[in-house]
Amino acid sequence: MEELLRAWLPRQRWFAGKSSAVHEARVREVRVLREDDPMLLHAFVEAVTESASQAPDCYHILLGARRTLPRHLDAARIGRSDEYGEIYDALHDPELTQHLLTAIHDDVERAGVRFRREPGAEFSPDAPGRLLSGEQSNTSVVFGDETILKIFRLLVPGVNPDLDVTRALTEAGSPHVAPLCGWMETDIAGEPYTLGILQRYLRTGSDGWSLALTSVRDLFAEGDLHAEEVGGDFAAEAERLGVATAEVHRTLAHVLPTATGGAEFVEQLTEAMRRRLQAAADVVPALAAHITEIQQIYDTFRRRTSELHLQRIHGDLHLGQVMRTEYGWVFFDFEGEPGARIEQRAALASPLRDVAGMLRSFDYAAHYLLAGHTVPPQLAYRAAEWSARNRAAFCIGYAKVADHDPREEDAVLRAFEVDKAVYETMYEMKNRPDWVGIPLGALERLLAAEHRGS
Ligand SMILES: Nc1ncnc2c1ncn2[C@@H]1O[C@H](COP(=O)(O)OP(=O)(O)O)[C@@H](O)[C@H]1O
Ligand SMILES: O=P(O)(O)O[C@H]1O[C@H](CO)[C@@H](O[C@H]2O[C@H](CO)[C@@H](O)[C@H](O)[C@H]2O)[C@H](O)[C@H]1O
Repeated sequence: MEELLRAWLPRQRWFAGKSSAVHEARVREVRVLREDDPMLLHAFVEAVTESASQAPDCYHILLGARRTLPRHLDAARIGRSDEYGEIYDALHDPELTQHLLTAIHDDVERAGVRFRREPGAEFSPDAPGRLLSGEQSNTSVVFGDETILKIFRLLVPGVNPDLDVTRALTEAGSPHVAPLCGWMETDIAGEPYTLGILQRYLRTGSDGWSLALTSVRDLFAEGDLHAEEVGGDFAAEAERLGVATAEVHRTLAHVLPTATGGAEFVEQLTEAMRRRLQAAADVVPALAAHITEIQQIYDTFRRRTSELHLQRIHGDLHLGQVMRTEYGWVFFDFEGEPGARIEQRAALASPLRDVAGMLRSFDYAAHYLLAGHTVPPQLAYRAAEWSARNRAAFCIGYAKVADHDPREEDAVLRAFEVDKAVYETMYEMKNRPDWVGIPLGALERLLAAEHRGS
């Protein structure tokens, strides 16, 4: 089975090691969640890549096993194992995903995996499941347009903040979260792991990334019009998103702990950003040319910042994490940056980190359609205009709820945006190497803006 998984893992969208070859897939444990044919297995697999200095990443894989594979599961096939027969990705098999939903509904424990239902959550245990396809770091299955189960792939020990924060917002009655319905968890070598979460499915929502791209496309199609003149202008939505972001921050500050980070915190944060830059430069050689300038931005942040308000935040906020429904903007995926340790992701942080993430995302959307092409100056200008307009609208919306406009804290915001773009270069290199030019281009623009003093 290990040989089969070694070949299969790197082909998965959620596999975070695409920039290095997988030497070995070590199955740390397999548990049988269902014994009949089709079998359902829970596997915890370590991927040993060529960078031997790093601890191997651990992945959570739900495997189906059958004596023979029906045609409709061909695309999910992993291969033939001596021990289990035909093995395949169980999340493609409605018969097996149904089993997971029923287990959560019935609040049972199987082979050490605890399936839990959120108190009071009502949903149908036998709604049919369908796999979502998309640019995801995890894998989601939608059940009858009623609930959505996200299976976490890259596992780190600890309670996943997506569960904690979604629960806190659900219990606070926030309109900006899809209510929590249940979760799956286990213990491995004495450490707790969150394996998946079940939430209400927002059937009528559209995700922010697609909406933003539609608006950018619209602008590009109208070469002579300005962003505010085209029908697909996004600024009113960007402003509402700013309002909603500030409301989520306000609720989180109300129901979960807050703190103030002083000089020592600022110093540690600067150090952490420097370390991240170094780690990224090891993976993304093109960063080397910018290291000195980036460090100067971090130094300015350290010198100018005496303290920061700290609280629980989203941790990896971008347009792909928000959805526009008829009732307003809803946020999901509170798990922070995938791959980071749980303590880091659940740590109190400045809400300006989320603001920076969203500002980066407007810039990502503006430049995504142009990536990899020779760009005529007219389109480059339009992209910059769309980005600036929506970034400003977002901050205006945020300021309506918070007692300050995030742009007033320019040294903090600049440093957080640069740090996010550095993270993105590393994320793209590992996950979507063809996209790495997008955050690299953004860094060049951010550094050029710093030179111009804007
Ligand atoms: N509650 C929900 N209702 C409807 N769609 C959802 C819901 N939660 C997530 N999605 C969709 O699934 C996609 C991936 O969700 P996300 O939580 O960001 O997963 P990942 O961690 O894998 O990136 C989102 O972009 C959104 O389109
Ligand atoms: O999987 P997650 O949604 O938790 O986040 C990771 O993947 C994101 C991509 O899906 C990545 O976001 C980057 O690309 C987005 C467009 O696909 C863009 O909107 C974001 O601004 C950009 O950061 C995210 O960084 C990563 O953690």
